[in-house]
Amino acid sequence: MSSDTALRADALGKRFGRRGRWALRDCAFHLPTGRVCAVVGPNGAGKSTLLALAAGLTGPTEGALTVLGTTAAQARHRVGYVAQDKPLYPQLTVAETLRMGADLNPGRWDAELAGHIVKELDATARVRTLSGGQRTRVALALALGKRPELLLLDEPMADLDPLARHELMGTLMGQAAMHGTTIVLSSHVIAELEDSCDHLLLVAGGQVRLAGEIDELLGAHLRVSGAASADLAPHTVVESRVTGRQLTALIRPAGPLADDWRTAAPSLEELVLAHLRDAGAPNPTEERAA
Ligand SMILES: Nc1ncnc2c1ncn2[C@@H]1O[C@H](COP(=O)(O)OP(=O)(O)OP(=O)(O)O)[C@@H](O)[C@H]1O
Repeated sequence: MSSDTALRADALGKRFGRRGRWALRDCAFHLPTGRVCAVVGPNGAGKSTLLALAAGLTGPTEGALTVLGTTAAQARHRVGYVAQDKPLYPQLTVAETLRMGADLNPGRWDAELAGHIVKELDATARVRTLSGGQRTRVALALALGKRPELLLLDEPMADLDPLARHELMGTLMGQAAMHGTTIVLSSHVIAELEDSCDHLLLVAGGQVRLAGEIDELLGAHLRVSGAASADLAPHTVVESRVTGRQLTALIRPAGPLADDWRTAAPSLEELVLAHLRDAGAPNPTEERAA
C-alpha cells in the first residue's frame, strides 16, 4: 500500500446486528492524501458509518478499509474525528477541554491553532452552557489541535452560521494547504463544497455511486438541451427530462456531440442531484473497471 493513500475501501460492508440492514455494502474507492473530500448523499446513505469506520470506532462486517496505509485502529492517533453529535464533556470549561486535548496529544498539540478556533468563546464557560455552533467550534479545536494527518468531519457546518461556516472552511483549507492534511467532510450543502473540496464521494443506499476528483467528474459530464425527438445515443444518459418539445439531460459524452445540441458544464450540485435522482444510472467507477 503506497503511503500517498489516505483511505482505501475494498469490498467494504457494514451491517449493524446480525440481521440488520447493510449500512454500507460492496464499497470500493480510493482517496489520495492531501485532498479535501466531500462525502455527500441522502439521509441514511451511510456517510456517518463510513466516517466512523475510518475513525476506527467500529469495524467492517466484510471487506477492508485501509487508513493512512494501515488499519483504522492503528492509525487512530494520526486521525482527528468530529462526530455528528460532537460529543464533549459538558462539565468542563472551554479552557479545560483544550488542556485535555494538549494532555492527550503530547508532542503534537497545536495550542495556537486550537486557541484560534475558539477565540471568540469565553474560555471559562462550561461546555454545557454553549450553543450548538459554539460546541462545534470546541470539537473542531480539539480535532484540529491534534494536528491530524487525516481529519474526518461529520456534518461540521450544520450548526454554524454562514460567517462561521465561511471562516471554518478557510481554516480547513489553510490546514490542507500548509500541512497537507487530508480532510474528509460530510455535508448536505453541496453548493458550499464546490469551491473548497477537490474530491467527491457520493454515497447512496450504502453504495458508492461516484468517487473521484471533482474536476475530472465534472469534465466527464455535460448538461445538454435540444429537441425532444433527438437521439442521445451513443452517449451515456445519467438523467433526462422532457418539457414540451425540449429535452434536457445530463450525459457522459462518448465522443463529439451533434451541432444541434446546446451544451453547458454542470455544477457539482447538478451532477450530484442527477446521479441521486436516477438511482439506476450507470456508475462510472464500474464502467472504468469493466
Ligand atoms: N448504531 C446503529 N445501529 C443500527 N443501525 C444503524 C446504526 N448507525 C447507523 N445505522 C443505519 O445505517 C444506515 C446508514 O446510517 P448513517 O448514519 O451512516 O447515514 P448518513 O448518510 O450519515 O445519514 P444522515 O445524512 O441522515 O446523517 C441507516 O439505515 C441507519 O439506520
